[in-house]
Amino acid sequence: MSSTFGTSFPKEYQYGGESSEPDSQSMVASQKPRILLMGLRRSGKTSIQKVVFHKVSPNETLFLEATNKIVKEDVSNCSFVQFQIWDLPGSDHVNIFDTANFDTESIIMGCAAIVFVIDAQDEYTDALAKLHTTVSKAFRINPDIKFEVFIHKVDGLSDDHRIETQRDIHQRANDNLADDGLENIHLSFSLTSIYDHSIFEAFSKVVQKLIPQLPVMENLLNILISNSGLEKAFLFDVVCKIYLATDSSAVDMQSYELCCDMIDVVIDLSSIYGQRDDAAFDEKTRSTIKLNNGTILYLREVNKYLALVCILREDSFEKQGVIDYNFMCFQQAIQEVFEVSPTDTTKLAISTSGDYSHTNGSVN
Ligand SMILES: Nc1nc2c(ncn2[C@@H]2O[C@H](COP(=O)(O)OP(=O)(O)OP(=O)(O)O)[C@@H](O)[C@H]2O)c(=O)[nH]1
Repeated sequence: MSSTFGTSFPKEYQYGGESSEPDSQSMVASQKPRILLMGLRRSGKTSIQKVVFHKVSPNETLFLEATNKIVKEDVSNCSFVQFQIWDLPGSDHVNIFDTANFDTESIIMGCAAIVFVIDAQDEYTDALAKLHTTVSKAFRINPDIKFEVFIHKVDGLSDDHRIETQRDIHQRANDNLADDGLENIHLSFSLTSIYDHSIFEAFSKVVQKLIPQLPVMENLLNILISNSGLEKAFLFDVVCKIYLATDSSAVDMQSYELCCDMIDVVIDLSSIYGQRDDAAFDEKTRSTIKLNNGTILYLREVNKYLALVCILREDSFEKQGVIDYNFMCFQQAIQEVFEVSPTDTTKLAISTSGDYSHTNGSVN
């Protein structure tokens, strides 16, 4: 990846730009935002990590051994987004709030988000109690942490049961916080399963909250779709199939699944027929898939790790030249976004939306 990405970022939110020096690499690794995966035993934490970040198929997780120590994984080596995931054992023997054995303060201070996994197929009273202690203790140390609750394994529940479970968990978790006077803590809830795309979607939302440039990227995608006749556009991290941004229209699961599947198809085909051995995905990657309902899926590479995947009607694709031109402007704007310091908001706004609206204005 080009080293231009990540040069001007605050250290805790670095992207791309891997260092070749082992020492500085480990230093940077320790400063990367950290996502802690927590929850009771066998709630599905390791499975989630394996499926999302290691392309392990869900069935292969059936016989995973219990995690008995903290497993730290650096996601940045294979992906555009740089962060660490810590998979914490569900057993009570490893408790990061046990200050005699852990440097709790520094673990929690370096943590950007806690993903708390609850097994929805099991009785969850104990899980809610552990969620409550985790959230209240972590919040006291670091009030900036984002708390994400994955109501997991919902593949085994009927639609009605899912809604009821989510409502019940939401209510009880928030009541517990209110009882302790902690109603200002915000918990986000997602229904997830490793057997469909919901886990990728939920993780996308977790990662998006760690990206300070998200509003700018969303705005760029809004401008792109409105000037190119697109219905929906996602900016994907192709390695882990999480989307880093989308336009502001609602995400429907079916569109998201189609776009994820397209990435798989393109990567599989280019690894078989592509000319380069080192990367299935390169700067010339583009693909169009026509569906039999008059919809087109259009994929363009933005850089080695990012792809834009759009959904549009067949008749809008007649203006492919406009779409391609607008894509070029979008690609350039995205590069500029990641070259500009996010603290310098004036410069960020001028250098992205300014250039972009000008170039789009001339071709639509
Ligand atoms: N049905 C279903 N089973 C799942 C899902 N996710 C994980 N599992 C299963 O749940 C079991 C436990 O998963 P693990 O990933 O080992 O759970 P863990 O939370 O890491 O467990 P510890 O290491 O003991 O803390 C495995 O048999 C998984 O196949 C899911 O979305 N649906």
